[in-house]
Formats: sequence, structure tokens, C-alpha cells
Amino acid sequence: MRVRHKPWASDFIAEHSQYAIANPEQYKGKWNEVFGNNNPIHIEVGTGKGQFLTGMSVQNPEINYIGIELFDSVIVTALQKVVDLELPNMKLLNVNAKDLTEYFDANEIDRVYLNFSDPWPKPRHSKRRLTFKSFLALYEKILVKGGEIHFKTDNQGLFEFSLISFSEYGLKLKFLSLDLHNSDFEGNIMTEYEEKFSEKGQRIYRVEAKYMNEIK
Ligand SMILES: C[S@@+](CC[C@H](N)C(=O)[O-])C[C@H]1O[C@@H](n2cnc3c(N)ncnc32)[C@H](O)[C@@H]1O
Repeated sequence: MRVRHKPWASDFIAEHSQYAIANPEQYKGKWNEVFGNNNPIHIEVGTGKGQFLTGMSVQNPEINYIGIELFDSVIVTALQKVVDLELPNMKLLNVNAKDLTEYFDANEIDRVYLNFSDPWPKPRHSKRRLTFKSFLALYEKILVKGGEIHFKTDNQGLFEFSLISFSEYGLKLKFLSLDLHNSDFEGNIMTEYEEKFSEKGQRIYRVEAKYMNEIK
């Protein structure tokens, strides 16, 4: 993603700390207190400009959502949407996903969304892909037993890599679609990238991957 420097972004984020949480490590194990309820928590890693997660928050008020985004100049657009909609069930963290376990405790998260993650096409960069095994291990540490990853992408190479990575890790694949927009999947909320790529005629791939670590 091309990231434009926005010098005002950090001030805007600081001014809206009820939505863009500063020092999120303080709330590890306490996110239900932050939201003021015990509803399930779903996170999106690489939220970008926030269209998907704000849409999900409006559609599902009984679920709490947390968007994780590395760049302040990008997350600020998501924050503007949350502020405009005054969403009580959505928070944003301007942090790097590699540090997820600093912010979330074991069993604290119910689902991870990955949407149009950076493909890192060069083989030597494969470890940076958000579906690489080290990231799957990270998600497993914060997810409930039997938690799920829901993944969408337009990138065939990343999708192929991710299916192999999920299955090698022992996740169970469900609801696999090689053409989401021409499938019977209902209630899809498009991300900014999804709109852009599907307008160009690209197919959208989607899969759900479930950790098989339930207590028997
Ligand atoms: C290609 S964009 C997709 C944005 C959005 N999900 C969409 O579909 O429109 C990928 C986003 O993931 C973010 N990202 C990549 N690696 C990340 C990481 N390690 N931690 C947090 N965000 C990350 C990038 O900054 C970028 O905004």
C-alpha cells in the first residue's frame, strides 16, 4: 500500500482516545472492561481505512471489534469513520500485529479477520505474510479454543500459500470460495481493496480456517 504522510494524523488519533486506544498493553486481559460488556471480540489485522470493520460493527452490535493497523496515516481514515458513526463496539489500535500477544491475553479473542493482506510475493519475504506459520501461532495464543481466521484476498498466489499454511498448521478449512461475489455467501461487507479489485474484474477468494485445539 502507498502510504501518504499525514502530519496531523497523530494529533487526531490522540484526540479520539476513546476509539483509538493509546498504550493498549495496559488492557491486556481487560478488553471486556474497555467495552463494558462480555460480548465476543473479533479483531481485523491490517484494517486499513476501516470500511469492513465499521460495516461489521454496525451490522453486529452484539460483537466487539478491534482493528489493528500499522500506519497512523491509514488508520486515521478508519478512525474518522468510527468517530462519525459513534460506534460503541469498535476500537482501533495503531500497532504492529507481530506484537499481538503484548495486547491480548490467551482466550481473549474469538475471531481474526485478514482482508487483502499484503501478498509479499517474493519467496524470501514469505515470513512477512500474515498467514505465515509464525503468525498462525501468534493468533492461536490469543484466540479461544476452536477460534477462527476468516480470510479474503484477490491474490491467487497468497491464497494458495495461505491454504497450504493453514492446512500444514492443522487448521480445518470451511466455506472455501474461489469467487466470493458469485457465491451464495450472504452479508459480505466489502473492504476498500475488495471494491477496488472487484471493479477491475478480479475474483475474490475467501476461506474460514478453524483451530482444532478444542478441549475434548
Ligand atoms: C493491502 S492493505 C488492505 C487494507 C484493508 N484490509 C482492505 O482490504 O482494504 C493491508 C493493510 O495491512 C496493514 N498491515 C500490514 N502488515 C501489518 C502488521 N504487521 N500490523 C498491522 N497492520 C499491518 C498495512 O499497513 C495495510 O494498511
